[in-house]
Amino acid sequence: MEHEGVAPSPAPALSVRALQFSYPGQAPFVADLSLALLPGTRCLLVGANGAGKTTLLRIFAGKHLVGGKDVVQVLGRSAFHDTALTCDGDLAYLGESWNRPIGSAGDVPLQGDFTAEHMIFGVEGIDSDRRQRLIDLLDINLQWKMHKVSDGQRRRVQICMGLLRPYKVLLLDEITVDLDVVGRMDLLSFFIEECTERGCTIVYATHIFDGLEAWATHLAYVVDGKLERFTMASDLLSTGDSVTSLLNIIEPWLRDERKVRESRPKSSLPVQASPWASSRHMAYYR
Ligand SMILES: Nc1ncnc2c1ncn2[C@@H]1O[C@H](COP(=O)(O)OP(=O)(O)OP(=O)(O)O)[C@@H](O)[C@H]1O
Repeated sequence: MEHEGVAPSPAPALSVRALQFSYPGQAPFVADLSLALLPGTRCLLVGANGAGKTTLLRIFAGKHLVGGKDVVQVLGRSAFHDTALTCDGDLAYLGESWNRPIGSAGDVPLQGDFTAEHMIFGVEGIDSDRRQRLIDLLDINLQWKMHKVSDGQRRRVQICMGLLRPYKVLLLDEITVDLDVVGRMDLLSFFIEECTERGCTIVYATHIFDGLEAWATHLAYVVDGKLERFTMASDLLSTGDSVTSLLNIIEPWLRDERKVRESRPKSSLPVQASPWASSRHMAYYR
């Protein structure tokens, strides 16, 4: 029942309910993970190597079938089943691969003998002001030949193409690693603008915490597929009058985690599940 004068809370842009996930033939990796991000959130996803950041981002991007339609929802729609989410550009995922997704035709490699112009202008139905803004922001020379550019230059083109459509939910898997400092900081500022002006929601997995103190609204820390902490960044970063750095906060977590891992008897390390493991945890890929 709605009460007069009380504004209803906005629906989450990303909602995850009791998520379970296993890679085929392996023991359950993610068990009972729940999370809700409201529009405008910029959530940093942090954790040690192998903690599950990429796995979670790929699940949020609808690349794995996990349980029912309500387990992972983006903008109230099933991330896996509602393929229009990605095709229309509402949901964007930018990860490691040097490919340009072109809907049902699959992926086009970003390393062929094409110019940056060919790649960027090959994406149809794009607002020309937004396209030019991104080309300027990412300092892209349209004459770059994709098979002759540096990793950072190729990455700029990849990011540009991934951001051409005005997404509502953006999933970023450590995409700034090859960018120079100016390129990275300008891109991070652009993301803040996208969230404040268009109400976008961003989840960003990274190991580079420099300059992110004022960027993140939330922090999600994963350990072995488990959401160990989920908190507002401001609660972590300001202790009284002083503001501490993200590195100062996260490094001790990771060191403690490593100590716990090292102190475990070897027999308690995760084991391979039998190939007949419960079908409840089985994954389907796209
Ligand atoms: N395709 C796969 N098949 C089986 N296991 C996988 C697969 N991909 C990842 N894993 C395992 O899942 C776990 C989580 O991997 P994931 O790539 O999600 O971690 P991550 O937190 O992104 O790590 P990093 O910080 O190193 O990128 C790891 O133990 C990894 O070995």
